[in-house]
Amino acid sequence: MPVSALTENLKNNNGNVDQKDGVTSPSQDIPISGGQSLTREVSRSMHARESFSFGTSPDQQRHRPTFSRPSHESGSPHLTRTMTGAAPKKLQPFREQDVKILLLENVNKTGQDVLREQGYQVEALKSSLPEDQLIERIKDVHVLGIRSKTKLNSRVLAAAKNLIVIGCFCIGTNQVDLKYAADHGICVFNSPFSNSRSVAELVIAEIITLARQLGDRSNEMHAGTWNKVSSKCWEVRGKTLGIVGYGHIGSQLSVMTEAMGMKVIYYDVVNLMSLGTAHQVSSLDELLKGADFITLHVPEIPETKNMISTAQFEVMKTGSYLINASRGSVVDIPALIEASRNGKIAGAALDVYPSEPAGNGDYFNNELNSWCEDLRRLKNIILTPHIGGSTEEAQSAIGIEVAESLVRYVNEGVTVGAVNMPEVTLRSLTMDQEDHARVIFIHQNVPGVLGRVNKVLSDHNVDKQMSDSRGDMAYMMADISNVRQAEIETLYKDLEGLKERIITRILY
Ligand SMILES: NC(=O)C1=CN([C@@H]2O[C@H](COP(=O)(O)OP(=O)(O)OC[C@H]3O[C@@H](n4cnc5c(N)ncnc54)[C@H](O)[C@@H]3O)[C@@H](O)[C@H]2O)C=CC1
Ligand SMILES: O=C(O)CCC(=O)C(=O)O
Repeated sequence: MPVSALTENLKNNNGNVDQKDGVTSPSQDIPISGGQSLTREVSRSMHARESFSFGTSPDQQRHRPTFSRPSHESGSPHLTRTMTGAAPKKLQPFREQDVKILLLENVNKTGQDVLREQGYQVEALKSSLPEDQLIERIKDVHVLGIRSKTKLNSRVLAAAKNLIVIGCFCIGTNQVDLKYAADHGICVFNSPFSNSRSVAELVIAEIITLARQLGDRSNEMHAGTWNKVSSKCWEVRGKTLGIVGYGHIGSQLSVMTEAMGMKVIYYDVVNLMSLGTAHQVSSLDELLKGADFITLHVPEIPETKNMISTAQFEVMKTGSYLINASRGSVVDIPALIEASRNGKIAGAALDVYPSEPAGNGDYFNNELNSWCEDLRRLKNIILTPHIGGSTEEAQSAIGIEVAESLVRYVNEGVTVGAVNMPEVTLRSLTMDQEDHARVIFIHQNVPGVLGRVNKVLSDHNVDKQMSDSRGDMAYMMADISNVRQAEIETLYKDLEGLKERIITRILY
């Protein structure tokens, strides 16, 4: 049962309320005196339990609470102004040069800059890495940045002993074992809509390109052949577009294609408000029967695996077109090859594939997928190398957005925007709060933990505290005051001693 507790304790009101356990424990202020220098540490339990489910509803993302951020040029991505007007204090969990970051798959320079400005050690590679190399490279990194290709399964994540956070510099997070990450206290962020417009614009281009057979005509001209034809070439005006998945991308397309004179029908598992004159249909089959162009914009989840296969091609109108810029697993490609060969579909555009090469210059051949060469030989087939989100605008925005989420998490422990953890935040500590510390305790979601945590904290004033849970794990953040430096080490060790702990972090 999810539990959420937010406690604001003023100095004269020292009760620490633990809503989950119904425990109230006292706390008291302790005078400040000089102490030994602090170590900034993170540790994790390898014994986290595993039984977690993640919602796949896009609404979770679409209506995710947002917050305003100062521009990244300010170099200080704090969430809010402080209530006292005092400047926010920059907390850091490690000595800056100790935070090691590995970025794969050519993460945009904007993101690299945000991270380097923090003084972190950033290594950026242009491509993804094969599993064994990845395991070797991530052993000591604290932060990992990837895009859609790097597969972070439990074997890979188990090797990353220092990892506290992953940034997916893209929309999709299907490449990460989110449950394993959450159970081991590794927070995952993505960018839920910064490349949506770019994908929608690519699909617009593909609709017209397919309708006019532009790919084939262009290839013929490149091969030196003039072939002026109008047979089976169409205007898109008046044709019906069927959108499967009416989320960020699908709904953008709805508006854009209506402006080109197309009729729009869509199918989604969620009941959604139609934009313009679009019409939601009640089944995938109804959409397939009614559409001239079908475009797929669903996430990769078990329910969408091979959602377009032989049976669905049979239902589609003869001479219709299929576009897939979602995930390669959504279309059964051998069935598509057959539907193209037997004339059921008049063309297709694919941007994504079940297996994709690691980097530029790699081959797209039968070693990668057994059917690649058959696919390449089809008529009126547009094949693009997963470029839906590959525009300057999208990559630059994603770089900043995800990098700022990573900085906030590393420096302040804020999980707002995380895809696999409860969203927890506290207002920033301020420069006038000298002897304060922020305690983060990621733990198994079982009864009694908050009572024990607050007992450990009870010699200090808990100024503010928030705890929330998701599945089997929970995240507690507390700002405590009147903390002597020497006491932080003891606090840290005491929290580490609690058997339910997954990760303890103390920021100051
Ligand atoms: N080609 C590329 O470069 C890119 C590909 N993508 C892919 O596109 C997908 C969609 O992106 P967004 O529109 O931003 O996602 P979104 O989360 O905003 O929308 C997805 C929609 O699919 C619906 N849906 C889920 N399961 C369904 C099912 N079984 N049948 C029908 N509808 C279902 C959801 O209810 C939701 O409305 C992403 O998950 C990602 O995999 C995203 C960005 C770039
Ligand atoms: O551009 C990329 O690397 C991946 C785009 C994508 O598929 C996504 O954002 O989910």
